[in-house]
Amino acid sequence: MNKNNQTKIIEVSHLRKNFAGYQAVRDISFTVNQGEILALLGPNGAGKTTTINCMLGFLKPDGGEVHIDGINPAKDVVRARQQLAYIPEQVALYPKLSGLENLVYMSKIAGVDKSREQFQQLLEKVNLPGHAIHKAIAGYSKGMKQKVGIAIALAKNARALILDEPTSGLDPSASHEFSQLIRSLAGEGVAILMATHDLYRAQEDAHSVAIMNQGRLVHNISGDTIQSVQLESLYLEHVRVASTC
Ligand SMILES: Nc1ncnc2c1ncn2[C@@H]1O[C@H](COP(=O)(O)OP(=O)(O)OP(=O)(O)O)[C@@H](O)[C@H]1O
Repeated sequence: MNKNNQTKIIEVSHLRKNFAGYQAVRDISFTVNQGEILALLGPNGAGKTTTINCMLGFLKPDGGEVHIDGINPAKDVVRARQQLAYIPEQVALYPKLSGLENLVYMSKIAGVDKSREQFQQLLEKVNLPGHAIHKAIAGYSKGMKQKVGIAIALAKNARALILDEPTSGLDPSASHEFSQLIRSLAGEGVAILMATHDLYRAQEDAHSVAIMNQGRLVHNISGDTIQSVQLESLYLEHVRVASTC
């Protein structure tokens, strides 16, 4: 999967971020190619969200660089954000608007011009139940809100999709459905980074897995190796070893 000739969409190079002298991210580098899924693992406080916030341009790195499809969000946040879609753990949508109205509104803000029918087709594509399309988001489950989030990414034609804890709180069938959706997005060429504690989903879905601990990237695996390793043992080994250093 991880071929050298694939286009790099997400590039994180020697990234560093400090908070009041505390090194939350310490010189990490990784890439996510077109059509690949990278699972970013690590215990609470490892630095995953800080890394994502640098990718989204919410935080300015203290060292190193991030590029999203060649654009550095620290230098041109507007253009960088045009290339990516972000789905946080709790998808932020307008609770009183329907799924369709949210999709139309969010897409218009992002400058996407489509007909109402095309937006509706996107919600069908992500398998949002037909009865929910015109219902207020307030009555949606987490999985349904995520589907709207993924439809927003699709409408935007995002080159990169960043997900923070996408499967936490999802039941097994919603998690499975989510997995199918992101695999199909990757199949369409989107580069996907998901920060997760879900080792099962990481092992099932990711083309590469990066383990962070205490701001450092302590292990990286890709390709067929992911399926053959005991990911939980590997994770615990690296997190324990790094914690005692
Ligand atoms: N705005 C901030 N100000 C000060 N410290 C921060 C700030 N944001 C994060 N940190 C610290 O940086 C470290 C990394 O936090 P981060 O949220 O990136 O971890 P994480 O891997 O995403 O954890 P989790 O899995 O719990 O979401 C933590 O020690 C955290 O307390």
